[in-house]
Amino acid sequence: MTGTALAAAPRPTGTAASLGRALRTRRPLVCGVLNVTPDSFSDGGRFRSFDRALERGLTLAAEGADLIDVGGESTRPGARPPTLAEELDRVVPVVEALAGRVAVPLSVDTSRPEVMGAAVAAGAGMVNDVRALQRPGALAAAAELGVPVCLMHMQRSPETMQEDPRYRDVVGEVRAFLAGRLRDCLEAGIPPEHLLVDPGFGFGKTLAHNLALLRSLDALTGLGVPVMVGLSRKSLLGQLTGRGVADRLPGSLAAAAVAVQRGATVLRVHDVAATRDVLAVLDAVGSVT
Ligand SMILES: Nc1nc2ncc(COP(=O)(O)OP(=O)(O)O)nc2c(=O)[nH]1
Repeated sequence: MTGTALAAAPRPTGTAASLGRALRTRRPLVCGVLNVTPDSFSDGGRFRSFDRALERGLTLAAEGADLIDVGGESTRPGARPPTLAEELDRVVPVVEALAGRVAVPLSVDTSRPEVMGAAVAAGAGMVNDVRALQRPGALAAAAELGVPVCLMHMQRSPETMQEDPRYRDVVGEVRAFLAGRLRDCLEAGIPPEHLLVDPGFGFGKTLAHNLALLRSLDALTGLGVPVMVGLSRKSLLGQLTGRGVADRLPGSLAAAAVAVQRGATVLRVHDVAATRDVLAVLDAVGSVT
């Protein structure tokens, strides 16, 4: 896609329909991470307060995020899940405040149907579920809400997923799981243009599993829906570089470039401006799918 085409590609506005269309422009989209949590692996606690979270959301929008993913549950290995009340209290006020302040669509990173409903009512235009709508009521809620949904693969749960994860064929098994969830969503009435998948880097995977999935991302793009990837500052980059979370920006940008060149459509990142710079270079060279 040329620079002008990139510039002409619709930037998502705050509605689900426009986000659905933007997801199909094939221009890679940058999704900014906004963790309103006390314990996220990458920025735990920095944006826990309403004021700091709102400020962070405005910054992500100003840096050029196409989407902002607001989450109230840390899913790092061993994290304590928040209560429903805690998750609602963290997410809804921030979504409501941001929805009135930024033109960028908001996504809610949750597995709870109650949080999905409250966040969409407050202005979220997408659901991002690391448990792929497997919680009771989640699939029905997502179908009812009529917004785009990202289905992510996770083996087991955040509490146990990194305890010796094993696969016979990680790419084939992740693909089969996501294909099955896509079928379930279509049967529940969610239109195909509202569906995305995500291999879930770091969610019940060893370094070898993560690298196999990144190398074979085309196995997921073959499912016919946009692929979101969350590689930003994750521990696999620490394993490869020896860097701590604060020093993983170079590795995150390299991983983002590889993911886009292998077909990823949405990059879920902590560093929006830097990631957009990478995409600008890839687009100018013409190597963005
Ligand atoms: N679709 C999708 N959603 C995700 N949500 C959370 C995290 C974990 O990263 P982060 O939110 O930065 O950390 P924490 O879960 O500790 O808040 N990763 C993904 C991901 O890879 N894909």
